[in-house]
Amino acid sequence: MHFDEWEPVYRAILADFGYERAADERARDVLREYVEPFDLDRLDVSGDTVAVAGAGPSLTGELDAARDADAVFAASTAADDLLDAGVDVDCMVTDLDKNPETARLLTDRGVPVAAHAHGDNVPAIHEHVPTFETANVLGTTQAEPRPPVENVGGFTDGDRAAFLADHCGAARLRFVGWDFDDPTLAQSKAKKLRWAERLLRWLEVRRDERFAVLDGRRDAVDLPEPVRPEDS
Ligand SMILES: Nc1ncnc2c1ncn2[C@@H]1O[C@H](COP(=O)(O)OP(=O)(O)OP(=O)(O)O)[C@@H](O)[C@H]1O
Ligand SMILES: Nc1nc2c(c(=O)[nH]1)N=C(CO)CN2
Repeated sequence: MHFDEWEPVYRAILADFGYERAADERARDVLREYVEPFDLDRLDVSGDTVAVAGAGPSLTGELDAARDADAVFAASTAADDLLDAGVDVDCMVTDLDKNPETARLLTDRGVPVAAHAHGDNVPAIHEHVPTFETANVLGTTQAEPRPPVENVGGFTDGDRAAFLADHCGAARLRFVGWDFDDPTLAQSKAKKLRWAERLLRWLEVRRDERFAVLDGRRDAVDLPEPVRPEDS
């Protein structure tokens, strides 16, 4: 996805959460100091079924679906559960707030990690990104991209993993470890997950695909307002 398509939805997210765009841009510019250009062809998943792993409690029961996929893009702590179960991770997507040691381990092993900068994680960028093997770090932003920091769409770690897989040519996306109605989530986290759900709905429409994780939910999920058809 190009930033022109993402930007109206990004504006809606900023407005809903009260985030400052300038803060996201400052974070992006901090990350730029630590990362190198990353060749996205390294994540080429053309023709592949990609498992997009979220960090919900269902993940432990869905490991086989991840194992059977051609590639696995894992959000945040989902990477830990997968690695513990012996499932290879092809890319980890993180905003560095939970398990930077896993990101470091993966980059040391040559596995790409998409490290995200936003207005609320600047200290984590300074602390952790310089400790990673930078050749294996893809710097990302939700604001306007500035090389080498990229933006292929998405907001939470999990939906960014899906947008990245889409950008890299995935033929099919399979979602494991996604629990939209997880009652254990704090209100702020639940609100982020509602956005993740809207963004996945947008992605499936764009891709002309049906994500099973949205079955039974579509009637209650609005597309983000800026990309909602006028007659809906
Ligand atoms: N029930 C769930 N609990 C947590 N994450 C879930 C769940 N279902 C799906 N996910 C996806 O897995 C990802 C796990 O990442 P993580 O818990 O670190 O969240 P995050 O995006 O960094 O948000 P936060 O800033 O709230 O930590 C989420 O971003 C979300 O997209
Ligand atoms: N400014 C800002 N941006 C975000 C935040 C956040 O807490 N603040 N959390 C996210 C979830 O991964 C993604 N983006």
